[in-house]
Amino acid sequence: MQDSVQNGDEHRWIEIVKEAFGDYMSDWSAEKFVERYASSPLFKEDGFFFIRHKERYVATAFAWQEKTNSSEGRLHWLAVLPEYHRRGLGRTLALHVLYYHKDHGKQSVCLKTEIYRHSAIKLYKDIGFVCVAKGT
Ligand SMILES: CC(=O)SCCNC(=O)CCNC(=O)[C@H](O)C(C)(C)COP(=O)(O)OP(=O)(O)OC[C@H]1O[C@@H](n2cnc3c(N)ncnc32)[C@H](O)[C@@H]1OP(=O)(O)O
Repeated sequence: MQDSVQNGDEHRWIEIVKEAFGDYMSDWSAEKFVERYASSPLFKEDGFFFIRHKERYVATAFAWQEKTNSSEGRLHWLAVLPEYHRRGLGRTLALHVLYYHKDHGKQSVCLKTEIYRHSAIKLYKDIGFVCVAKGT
């Protein structure tokens, strides 16, 4: 597992999420990722995770927070390449982000997802997340 932003990580990220999320990511690019996240002071390089299999980057997630020094962390953009599903990579990354937040003093961790993401919701409930609201 690699846990720091290095040259080209934005391209590795976009390749994984575009394949994992499909059409949902059609208006995303590596540049948008940098603009929206990686260039923000809220983005923590050591909370940006990939799983690599041999030379291939196959899964990613990162720890986020909505505002500086928030007591609540966020699990953001968990994605695993389809051919690597059901091998425990998603669970491993999700837990890694939870421990990251714990180690950095967060009192709680939230995430947002869409109601139709049944696999993700099952995973999140399995590791202790509770559904608190439904929205758009
Ligand atoms: C905050 C956010 O990022 S929300 C968006 C989450 N990401 C996505 O929806 C992108 C597309 N999907 C994916 O990338 C993957 O399917 C993920 C990330 C949701 C799951 O990744 P995987 O590596 O396949 O999950 P992993 O193998 O760790 O499975 C963990 C548990 O999740 C649940 N799960 C995962 N996939 C499925 C599935 N297809 N059907 C039912 N349950 C599933 C199971 O409870 C599973 O445990 P089990 O294998 O012991 O039954």
